Amino acid sequence: MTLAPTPHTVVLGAGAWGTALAIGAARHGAARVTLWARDAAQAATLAARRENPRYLPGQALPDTLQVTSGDALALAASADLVVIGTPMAALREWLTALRGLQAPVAWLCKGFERAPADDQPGLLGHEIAARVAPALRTGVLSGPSFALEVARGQPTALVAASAHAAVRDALVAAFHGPTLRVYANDDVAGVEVGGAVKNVLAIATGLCDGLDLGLNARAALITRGLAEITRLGLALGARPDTFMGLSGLGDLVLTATGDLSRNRQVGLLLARGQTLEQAVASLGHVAEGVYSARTVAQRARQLGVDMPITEAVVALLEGRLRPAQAVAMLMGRDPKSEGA
Ligand SMILES: NC(=O)c1ccc[n+]([C@@H]2O[C@H](COP(=O)([O-])OP(=O)(O)OC[C@H]3O[C@@H](n4cnc5c(N)ncnc54)[C@H](O)[C@@H]3O)[C@@H](O)[C@H]2O)c1
Ligand SMILES: O=P(O)(O)OC[C@H](O)CO
Repeated sequence: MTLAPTPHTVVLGAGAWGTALAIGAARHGAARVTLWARDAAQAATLAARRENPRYLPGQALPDTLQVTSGDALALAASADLVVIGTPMAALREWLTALRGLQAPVAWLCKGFERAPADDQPGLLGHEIAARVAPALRTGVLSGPSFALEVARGQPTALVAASAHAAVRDALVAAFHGPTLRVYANDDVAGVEVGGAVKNVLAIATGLCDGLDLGLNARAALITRGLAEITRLGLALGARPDTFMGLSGLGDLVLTATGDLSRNRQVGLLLARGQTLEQAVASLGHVAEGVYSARTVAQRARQLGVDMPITEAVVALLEGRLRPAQAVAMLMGRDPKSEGA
């Protein structure tokens, strides 16, 4: 089925991913696309140079892509689809601000919110939306996708997840095209858990590769990591088949093995002896796994879900374990059956 192009798509947030998807939509999806940057000077630079030199240097913005830093809420009110392209930390504030909109609203962030306290869980995007904007028709665009490759027009497949058919359709109509395939899925919890937890596991595989533990070790981490994602997802109401799809296995393989991943880079830098602060500062982009890891472990504990790799990453990030100790901890666990 071919859907008519979305008339006007607004992307809020001009980082790497918001910019890449705005480029993608302007190339072959929505009829009109506006990219909103919160910083007026950044918006002026993008509009004048027709590129985003800080976040996607060298990638040309299509002539039809409009850039602004004007009134975001007025802009969103004029849109047929609003896409929030900020880090997870800003999602709550944007969903709250947009809660009266009629148009579908989707986010690109992959993560859990930071837990406000030990006894208060950090939330996934759809859980935040249910609390702060229950009437809004929302969804999430996820799947294995490095911004640079999407901006270059390299073939990519994404997942548009929502409980609302209208939101799934709007996302497909805005972004699907010759180089971007967008599959629909109504398992929002499954898609969000995959996108959030793979970031934590990519830190683990970055560490593994940085420490030269070998390809066997990396394959073991990816596979047992997928088991962790699946256990947590099922406990949060997801469907098992989602974890074998693009937002599960697909994104885990990409992020855990691809050096364009910022989360994987954090692991590689920690293995080289950098502190977490140094590693995060040297990236210049958000690495959501750093902020989500503790929440993932906390949610898992509350649900009685065993996530030993995630627990090891949290202990490393908090400085409670050295890399060699984390390896010893994971390898020293009691034998168990693979399906348990
Ligand atoms: N970069 C990728 O390849 C990629 C791919 C898929 C998903 N994602 C996800 O998309 C999200 C954004 O990632 P990114 O790579 O674009 O990050 P980034 O670090 O490149 O850019 C983040 C952008 O968000 C803006 N921002 C921060 N707080 C804001 C706020 N309160 N209001 C408006 N704008 C705000 C920043 O100014 C910056 O422009 C993350 O959750 C990430 O996991 C990224
Ligand atoms: O660079 P990362 O680690 O945030 O990963 C980017 C995307 O989520 C990959 O799908």
